[in-house]
Amino acid sequence: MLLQVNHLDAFYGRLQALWDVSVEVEQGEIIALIGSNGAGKSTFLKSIAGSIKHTSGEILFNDRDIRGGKPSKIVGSGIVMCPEGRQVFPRLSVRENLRAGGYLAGKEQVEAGYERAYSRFPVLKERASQYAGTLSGGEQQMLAIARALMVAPTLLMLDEPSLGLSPLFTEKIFEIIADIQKEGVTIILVEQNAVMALSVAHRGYVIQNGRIVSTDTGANLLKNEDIISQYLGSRTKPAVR
Ligand SMILES: Nc1ncnc2c1ncn2[C@@H]1O[C@H](COP(=O)(O)OP(=O)(O)OP(=O)(O)O)[C@@H](O)[C@H]1O
Repeated sequence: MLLQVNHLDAFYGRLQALWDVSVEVEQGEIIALIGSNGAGKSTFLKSIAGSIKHTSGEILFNDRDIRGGKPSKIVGSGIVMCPEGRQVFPRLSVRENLRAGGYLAGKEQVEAGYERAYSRFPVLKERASQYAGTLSGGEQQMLAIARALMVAPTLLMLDEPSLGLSPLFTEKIFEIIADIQKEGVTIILVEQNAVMALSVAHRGYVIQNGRIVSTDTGANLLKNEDIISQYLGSRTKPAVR
C-alpha cells in the first residue's frame, strides 16, 4: 500500500473537521474523494500535506508515519498537493512559478522539470515569460499542475482541479490527469464534479460531515442510487420544460 490513512481525526482549534477517516491508496491508482461543500475534502488533503497540525491517527506513506511532519519534508518524501483555486504566483512569470515548484530540487532536476512541463503543456512554453496572473483560468490550472509535478512526485493530490473551468477545459484537465496516472504517478482527486472524478477514478470515497460514508470502485459509485441522488443528481434529473 502506498498510502494508508488510519482513523484520522483533524481539528481547527476546538472544531473537529475529520472523524475517524480511513483511506487506502495503492501505487498507481486514481482515488476520488467526493462530498458536498464543507464535508472535509480539503482538510483531508491538507492533513496529509502537513499543513494541518492538529490531527490524530496514522498517515502511513510507504509504511512510515508522516503525520505531523513538516510540509517541506512531506514534499521531499514524494507527496505534492495542488491546492484549490490554483494559487499560482500572479506576479511571477510562468517559468518562475515552475522554478518555485522545484525549489526543493537540484538545478538539474529543475531543468528536466521545465522540459517535462513544456512538452506536456506546450502553451506554457509559449507563455514562459508571461506573468502567471495574466493567463486564462484553464492555463493557470495547467501551470498549477505543472508546478506540482516539478519535483516528480510519487503521489499527486489535486484539490478541485476543474473549479471554474469551462466544460471543454474541464475535459482537457481530466485527460491530463489520466495521462499523469499512466506515467506512474498515483493521484488523489478531490472534486465537486463527481461524475468526471468517478469516471477516471479506480476507486472513490464519499465523505459527509467529516466522515467516510461510502467507498467502492468509481464505476460502482456511479451506479449507486444513493450517491446518484445526493451527488450526481443533475445527471439523472430529466430536463424541466
Ligand atoms: N481554517 C479553518 N478554520 C476553521 N474551520 C475551518 C477551516 N478550514 C475549514 N474549516 C471547516 O472545516 C470543515 C471542512 O472544510 P473543508 O474545507 O475541508 O471542506 P471541503 O469538503 O473541502 O469543502 P469545499 O468543497 O467547500 O472546499 C468545514 O466545516 C469548514 O468550515
